[in-house]
Amino acid sequence: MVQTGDNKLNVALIQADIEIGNPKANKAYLGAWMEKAVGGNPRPDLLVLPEMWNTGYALEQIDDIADPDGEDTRGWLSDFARKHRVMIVGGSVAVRKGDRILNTMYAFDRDGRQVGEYSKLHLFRLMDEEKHLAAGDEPVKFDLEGLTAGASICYDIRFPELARSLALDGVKVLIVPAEWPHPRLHHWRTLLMARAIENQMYVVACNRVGSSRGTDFFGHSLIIDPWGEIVAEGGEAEEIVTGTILPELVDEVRGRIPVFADRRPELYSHK
Ligand SMILES: NC(=O)CCC(=O)C(=O)O
Repeated sequence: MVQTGDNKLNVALIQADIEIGNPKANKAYLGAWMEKAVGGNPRPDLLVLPEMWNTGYALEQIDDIADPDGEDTRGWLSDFARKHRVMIVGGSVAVRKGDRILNTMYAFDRDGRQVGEYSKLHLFRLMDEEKHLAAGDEPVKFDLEGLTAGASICYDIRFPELARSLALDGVKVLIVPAEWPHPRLHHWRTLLMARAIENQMYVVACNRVGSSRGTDFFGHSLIIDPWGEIVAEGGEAEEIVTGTILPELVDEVRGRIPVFADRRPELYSHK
C-alpha cells in the first residue's frame, strides 16, 4: 500500500505486567516503562497503557483500592504528559465515583490537559466484572491533535455496533486497552482485525502480559491500519510495541471501497 503525508503519529504501547491489588507498585512500574518509551527513537507522540493497570482484576478488594474520582491517576498522567510533551491514553483504571466503581480510561494532550474520559460499556461476566463494577453509559470520542479517536475497553470490541457508531461519528482510530487472556488469542486478533477492516480505521490495542491468579495474559498488542495490515504486533513478553499512524490512509481506504456510502441503515432494524 502506498502511504503519503507527513502528518504521522508515532505510537508506543506499554505492554507490561501488572501486579494484582497494588496500585502504588503498578504506578511506579508502569512509570518506568513510560520513561523508557519516551526515550525511544523515534520519540512517541502517543503512549497507550493496558486496561485496569492500577489494580488488575483484584475485584474482591476493589472497593478499598479503586482510585477515588480518578484523582491520583489523572494528576499523575497529566504531569507525565506535560513533562514529556507526549499524548497519553492512560489505558484504564478502577475508579470510585460515589458508590460506584467504574473501569475508566483518561486521555491527555501534550500540555497535560484531559481530552477524554470513557468508562467501559460492556462488563465481562467471565471475569466477574458485573458483580463488582458499574458500566459506563455513553460512547466517547476525543481529539488527538486533529485525529479523532474513539474508546473501547477490552470486551467492548465484541460489540461491532460500538466501533461502527464511533466510525459514523468521525472516529479514525479506535484505542483499545485490554486485559485479554488465553485461550482467546484467536478471538482477540480476529475481532481487532475485523473492527479495523469493516470501519476502515486504525485500531491501536494494548494488552497486558503476565499471569494473575491462574489467568495468563498474552500481550499481542496490535496496531492495525485501515486496510487491515498489521503495522506492529507484540509477542507474549513485556515490551514496548511501536508503530506509526498515517491519518491520510483512513480517507484513502474509505475512498477506495465506499463502505459508508453503501450502507443500507433503513434495512437494519434491530436496536
Ligand atoms: N477484560 C476483558 O474485558 C476481557 C475480555 C475477554 O477476555 C474476552 O474474551 O472478551
